[in-house]
Amino acid sequence: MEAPTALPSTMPDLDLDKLQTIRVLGKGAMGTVFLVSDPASPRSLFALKVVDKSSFQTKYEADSRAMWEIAVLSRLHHPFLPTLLATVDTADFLAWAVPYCSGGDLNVLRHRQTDRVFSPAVIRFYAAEILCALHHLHQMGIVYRDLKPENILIQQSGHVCLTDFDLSRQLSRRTTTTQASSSPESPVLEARPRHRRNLTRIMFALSDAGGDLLLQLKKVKSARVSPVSRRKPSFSTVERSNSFVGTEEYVAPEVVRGDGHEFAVDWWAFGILMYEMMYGRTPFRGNNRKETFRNVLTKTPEFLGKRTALIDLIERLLEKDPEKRLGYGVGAAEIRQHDFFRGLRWDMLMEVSRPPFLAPAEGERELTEKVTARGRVCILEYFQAKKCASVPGSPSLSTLRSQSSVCGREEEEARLTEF
Ligand SMILES: Nc1ncnc2c1ncn2[C@@H]1O[C@H](COP(=O)(O)OP(=O)(O)OP(=O)(O)O)[C@@H](O)[C@H]1O
Repeated sequence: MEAPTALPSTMPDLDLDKLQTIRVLGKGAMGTVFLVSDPASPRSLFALKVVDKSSFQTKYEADSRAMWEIAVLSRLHHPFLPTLLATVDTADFLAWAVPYCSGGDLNVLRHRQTDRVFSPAVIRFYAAEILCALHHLHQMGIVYRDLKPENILIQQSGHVCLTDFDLSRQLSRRTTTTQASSSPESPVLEARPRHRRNLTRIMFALSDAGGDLLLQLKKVKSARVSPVSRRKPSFSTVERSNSFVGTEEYVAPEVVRGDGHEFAVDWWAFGILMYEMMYGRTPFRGNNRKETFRNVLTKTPEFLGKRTALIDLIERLLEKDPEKRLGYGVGAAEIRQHDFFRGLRWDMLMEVSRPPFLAPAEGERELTEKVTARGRVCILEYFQAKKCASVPGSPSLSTLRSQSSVCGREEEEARLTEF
């Protein structure tokens, strides 16, 4: 894939100033996602991810990361992956719209279950859909690298939708254990062999490079969602070749070892995800990152209860040697054939009209009426207020409010998240 330098030309433009913001759906390392309605268009409710360019060290950096995600999104055409609806590029912001998933994410859904676990039948349904989505990405040469329940959204229809592609990368060719070369502009993984590092060195490198950045970039809602190296990457060859990518409890052994990032890292994470859905916890979590990584490298996962096809599948996905891991050879096809999925009509997945959980119907009209009654919140004002609140010695919120219509960040957020 070529370096993304411009927005896809066929995408409709949006006017940030005219959109009605209903609430903040989530905040991540890269951007804030709003539920937004566009009074100018008929089917107007959507999720808008907004990247404030000034929150990055350079505008180029913000552009590169956001453009990468937009470029990936613009290529996706699959029922379990998001579709890019529109884009906005201003001097200060880059934003893009995708369909709104009203069912929340798989992490929240699991926490709502008795004992915080899903039944094998429910796991089968979600796992099958996620497998299809990953298969589609891999066929496009894209390794996702950020599979975790928080990134699996539930559509209004109850089907899944993967989100957050900023850690995904294009593999330049089918690689074995090491990675492919990259151009400085495009995040394509490297193929040059790398030295194995011992655990101590890895831990040193991580604590050296990761600490502050992790704190800085931590996701708001979940303590678990601290990406191992979601440093703001410059996409330079050097930086990427040392990067550990993913969320620590989901990171594959070969990534901890510094051996590379093949498609098989997604199959590892897929195994962790199924384990978490089954037991309500991940298998290698330690008291700190160092212990978690040691467990990832050395610990055999524990399986309670009688041996089932589900346990067998998870065990094969959690094979520490990527070349022996299920899915390494032929990809998703190999996983589909596992006993756990026996009898599943893959071609009929989309036709399932009663998925395990359906999101309560949120009427678009009702939502927009509510927001109109409470006064419109402008995205630009939201970010302006956020900036003011973070600058020491900046005018007080009441001064700001009297000078313009900008409100304080807390107040603004409270208004946006109230629904
Ligand atoms: N289409 C959507 N519908 C509903 N909620 C969404 C949608 N897209 C994103 N969100 C919410 O916004 C949150 C942040 O989105 P996303 O993960 O894309 O941002 P990010 O800045 O890339 O985060 P990260 O730190 O994981 O990289 C998600 O976890 C989810 O809760």
